[in-house]
Amino acid sequence: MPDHSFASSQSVTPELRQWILDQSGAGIATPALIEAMRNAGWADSVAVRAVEEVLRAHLDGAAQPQGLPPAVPVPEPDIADAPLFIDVGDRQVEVLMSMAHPRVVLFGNLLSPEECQAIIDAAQPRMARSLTVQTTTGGEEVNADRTSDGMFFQRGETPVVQRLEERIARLVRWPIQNGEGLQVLHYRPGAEYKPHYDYFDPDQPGTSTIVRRGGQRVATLVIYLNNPLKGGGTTFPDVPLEVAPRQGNAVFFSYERPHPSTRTLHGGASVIEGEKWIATKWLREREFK
Ligand SMILES: O=C(O)CCC(=O)C(=O)O
Ligand SMILES: [Fe+2]
Repeated sequence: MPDHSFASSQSVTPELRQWILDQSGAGIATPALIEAMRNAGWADSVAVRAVEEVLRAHLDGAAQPQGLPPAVPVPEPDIADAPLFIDVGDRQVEVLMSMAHPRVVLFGNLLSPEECQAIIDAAQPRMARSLTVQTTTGGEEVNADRTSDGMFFQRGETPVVQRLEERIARLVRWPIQNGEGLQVLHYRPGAEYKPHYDYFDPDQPGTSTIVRRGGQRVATLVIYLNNPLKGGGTTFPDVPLEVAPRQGNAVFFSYERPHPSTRTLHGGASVIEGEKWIATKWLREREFK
């Protein structure tokens, strides 16, 4: 392997890049690559970063020929140094769980019980059987996979909605303007939302119309507004993972390309007892006007 003295600093040289790709191509696992670099005098942190960078760039470059859409930047909370709380201006949001792939982060204390109730109260008079975006035409339709009632707020429509949107923008470091209007969903016992992806399927003819407004969806925040008694978790069948729907908590997930390789298939499990109220914030690539 190239000695670290090849480079004046410990940066990724072309020789090192090629060596990593050759070893990886020959089936050498990442820990063994890093161990070999360490033995050749590379600092551990540099070795880990170099291997990650080189393999990721290689995979991204290889993505197109295989038919994968290119990766785009996505929202991401500032949790690299594992903070227990994130200051969102007027509140300390708890970081309760995180997972790399799919990218999922569970937050606590995003909303107070009073704020949750205020959102339910404002939404209640406007609830109707949920429509989903119809990707064949770009219109909307009643969908048997989604047996909840729902409504959309305009961005900033009420003071609590505005405050929530400002918190979310700081929490996941994404412009408030890139967010769709907040959606509120209400599930009665037996209601569910079957597993689906939130991005728009690039192969559907209606998608080009939908993404003209703000680009693709790149992340979702599902916010729990009450406590169901049984059932109603948010499930990620590819992991598999089930997030309990606790009032004031929120589950965040992001998807850097509109593709199942993100493992962001998810759904709302059937409510068994009690009711479930959530607010969903979808984040787009660009300003959603
Ligand atoms: O009900 C849930 O927990 C998930 C909701 C969801 O997937 C969505 O609103 O897109
Ligand atoms: Fe969803």
